Amino acid sequence: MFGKLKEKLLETTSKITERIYKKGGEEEKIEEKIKEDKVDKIEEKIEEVKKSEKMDEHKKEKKISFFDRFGLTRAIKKAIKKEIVILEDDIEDILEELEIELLEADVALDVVEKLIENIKKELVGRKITPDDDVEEITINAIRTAIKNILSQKKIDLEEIIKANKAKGKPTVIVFVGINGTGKTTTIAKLAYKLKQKGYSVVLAAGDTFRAGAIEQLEQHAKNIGVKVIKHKQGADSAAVIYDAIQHAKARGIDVVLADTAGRQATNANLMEEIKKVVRVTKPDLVIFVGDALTGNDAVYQAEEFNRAVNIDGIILTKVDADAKGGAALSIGYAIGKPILYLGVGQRYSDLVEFNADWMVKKLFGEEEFKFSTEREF
Ligand SMILES: Nc1nc2c(ncn2[C@@H]2O[C@H](COP(=O)(O)OP(=O)(O)OP(=O)(O)O)[C@@H](O)[C@H]2O)c(=O)[nH]1
Repeated sequence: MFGKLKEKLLETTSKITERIYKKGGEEEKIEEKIKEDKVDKIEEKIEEVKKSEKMDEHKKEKKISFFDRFGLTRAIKKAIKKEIVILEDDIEDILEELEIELLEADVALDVVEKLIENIKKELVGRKITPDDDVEEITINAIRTAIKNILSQKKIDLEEIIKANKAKGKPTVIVFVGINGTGKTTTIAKLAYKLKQKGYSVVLAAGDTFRAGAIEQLEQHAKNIGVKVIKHKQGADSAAVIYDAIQHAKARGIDVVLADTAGRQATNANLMEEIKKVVRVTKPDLVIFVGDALTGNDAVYQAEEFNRAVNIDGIILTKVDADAKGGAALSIGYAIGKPILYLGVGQRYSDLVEFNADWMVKKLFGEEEFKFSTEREF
């Protein structure tokens, strides 16, 4: 996941670290630490020795220093000899390289520029002393820069559902996006997740355009055990979704998940139709479904759909197959809306909640993500 992005960010971290060592004069220091699991035992023994009357002070000191040595780890840590201040010139060439590599990893240009600006803000003018851990400083600077890009105002879907439930209203979510991004599949995955959390769900077969879309949604609904409200192919999409909402109200169903036909953001008529669907159905959320494999195209489409119907949130699909990672880093920042979930495979359970910390941990290799190649649909 995010392979190329991860590789380039970690490369940049080590290049900047090496540059700082070079500027500050590199030396090796022995760093002694008490092993975590030995701290309590040593402290107990030291207390015993301090309390014992029989032993003279000199022997007590020797005994205590023995215990100190007992649990020590010695690590050879690199450090700089003299205090330095990082200047823009020190890292300019490294950041220029990173800029090109991020663009190659499908990161949108304005996101690349913002990220470089963030890294400079974190590092340029930063004083580093011989006691500092240079690598830690560099990694934290880049992590903070990334996290800033990923932090959009979060949507708490369950909070919205519970608030509507309290008012006896269903929560209506309309899914939009271009053809083949995974809207229908993602609706099924979200229905599966919400059902697992104990919510009742009904699907609206609002993709009345593509041949087979209604049947595809019906098959998913059958697999998951939820109902679908449908009309004939070619029927008015807004009418189908409207009927699904009435059905949910009549039966006290918690959530309506509405599919719509995939459409090119450049097709003015189809964009007018989706505007009408949103105007008529007044959904609580309009969710853009983008395909991570399409990189910058997904960002462009999200911008166009956002202009047309004001997207509330994003679900990015096929992240399991995305070797680059640029779309996941760019899409939320590009339209200022949060990514709610990532599609990470072809099982109903392959929909993971997204947040900035989650992605930063993946990018810096602190957590590996296990994909499944199983298929349920
Ligand atoms: N590997 C992988 N495949 C996915 C994921 N999400 C969807 N797909 C696949 O992408 C293909 C298209 O998914 P659909 O849900 O049919 O796409 P759609 O957006 O409904 O297509 P239209 O109805 O034409 O708009 C299917 O083969 C899905 O199995 C994902 O997270 N990972």
